[in-house]
Amino acid sequence: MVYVPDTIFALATAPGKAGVAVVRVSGSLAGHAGSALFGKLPHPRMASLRILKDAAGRRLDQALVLFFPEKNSFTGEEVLELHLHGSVAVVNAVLRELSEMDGLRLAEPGEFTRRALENGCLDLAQVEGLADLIEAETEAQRRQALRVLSGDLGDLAGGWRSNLIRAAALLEATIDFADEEVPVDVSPEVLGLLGNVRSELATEISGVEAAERIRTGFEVAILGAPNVGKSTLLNMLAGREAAITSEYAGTTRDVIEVRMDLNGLPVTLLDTAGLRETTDHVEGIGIERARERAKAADLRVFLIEQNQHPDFQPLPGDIVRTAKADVLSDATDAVSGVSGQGVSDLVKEITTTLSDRAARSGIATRERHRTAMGRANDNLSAASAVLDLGPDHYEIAAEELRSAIRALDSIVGRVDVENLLDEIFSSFCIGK
Ligand SMILES: Nc1nc2c(ncn2[C@@H]2O[C@H](COP(=O)(O)OP(=O)(O)OP(=O)(O)O)[C@@H](O)[C@H]2O)c(=O)[nH]1
Ligand SMILES: [Mg+2]
Repeated sequence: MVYVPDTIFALATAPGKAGVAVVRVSGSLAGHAGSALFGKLPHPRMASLRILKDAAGRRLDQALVLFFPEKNSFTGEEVLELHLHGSVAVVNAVLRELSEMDGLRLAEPGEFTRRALENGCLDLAQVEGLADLIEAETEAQRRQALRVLSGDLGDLAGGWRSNLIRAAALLEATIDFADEEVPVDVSPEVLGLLGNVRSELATEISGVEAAERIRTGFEVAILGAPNVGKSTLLNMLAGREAAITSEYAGTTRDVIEVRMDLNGLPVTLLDTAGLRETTDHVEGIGIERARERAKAADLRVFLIEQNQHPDFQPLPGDIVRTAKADVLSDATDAVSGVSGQGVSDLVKEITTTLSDRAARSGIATRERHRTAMGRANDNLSAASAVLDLGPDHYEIAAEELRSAIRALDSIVGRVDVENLLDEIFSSFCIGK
């Protein structure tokens, strides 16, 4: 017997009041469900206005409905979309009606996307791109996620794959005809193919860190002595009173985080406890935290009192500003969280520094991609090394190439990914 998956349904839009709420139904009974709700199905992919009714013939809503036949939908299955009035009561009534139909059930989180993957409508990297696009809050995140969702990573890996398959075929041909006279030495061509793939892999591997930052956000820590004006500056940058400020030195104890969108880049600003020697136990813990978070941050902004020597060492690329620009006679390289002097210049410097780092990102976006590419790269460097030892070693080189291809295949989910699926889909919500 052929296994037929359940037909699933869920609210695809955010819950709550809205102009429109979309309920999606996917599976072999999607068309049936539509007929039961509003009679004859509309033409495929043509919007049609219908009255939805329950089994007893009572009106549920007036809705725009769309029907997508099998193979021509997001999931690859029959899909029905009901564009309802965005009311909690309407959505609940329609979901209740669907749940009472035989063979239909509420979808699990990410189940629509999972079916799209299983039916070959998306590859695994595209699924990750879709998850990132749904999470995207800034322009840089949107652009990056859309690239992955469009299949750019799959295309890149596909290109490497074809080159490696050609290289493996050349070696296999030499191995098969080992006893005969081999007219050409294939190793220069094979080495050329491997060299190209390896240099592209190296570029992509080095870009993952920047891409990860774009996905999860850059951290920028504000540091300096107590009372120098760190929290006041944070509040000015955030545009709200995120941190308590006062004339008492040692006001801030915990690390305070503010999420911001700086020119399309996701940034978490960290306000920290003022750095100084202290005998106060709690303040000491705060200072320790400040140092740890500052060390791990992508960028540090040091605020210093004029004519004072800071007792910290900025790292290359860190930003140093004199505090309280508004009360200084010479306000060069100074900033004030009270008057706003120098703030736009500071934001510009933070943005430029982080944009330069973001620009190093390639198409691969995750640690998972980096690990797979790293494994492939190791296999290719092993293959290149044994090729130099002559045709007796081509068998080993070919095996390394096959391993490299397997590693690259795992990026798009062609192999070895069953155990990954639950982890990847755990970030999805119901209706996606
Ligand atoms: N004139 C002037 N006063 C400032 C400025 N920034 C902060 N202050 C004042 O300096 C005092 C300390 O400000 P905070 O922002 O709390 O300083 P902080 O660096 O966060 O201090 P801690 O949390 O104790 O480390 C407050 O009285 C602020 O009003 C500034 O740019 N100009
Ligand atoms: Mg403070």
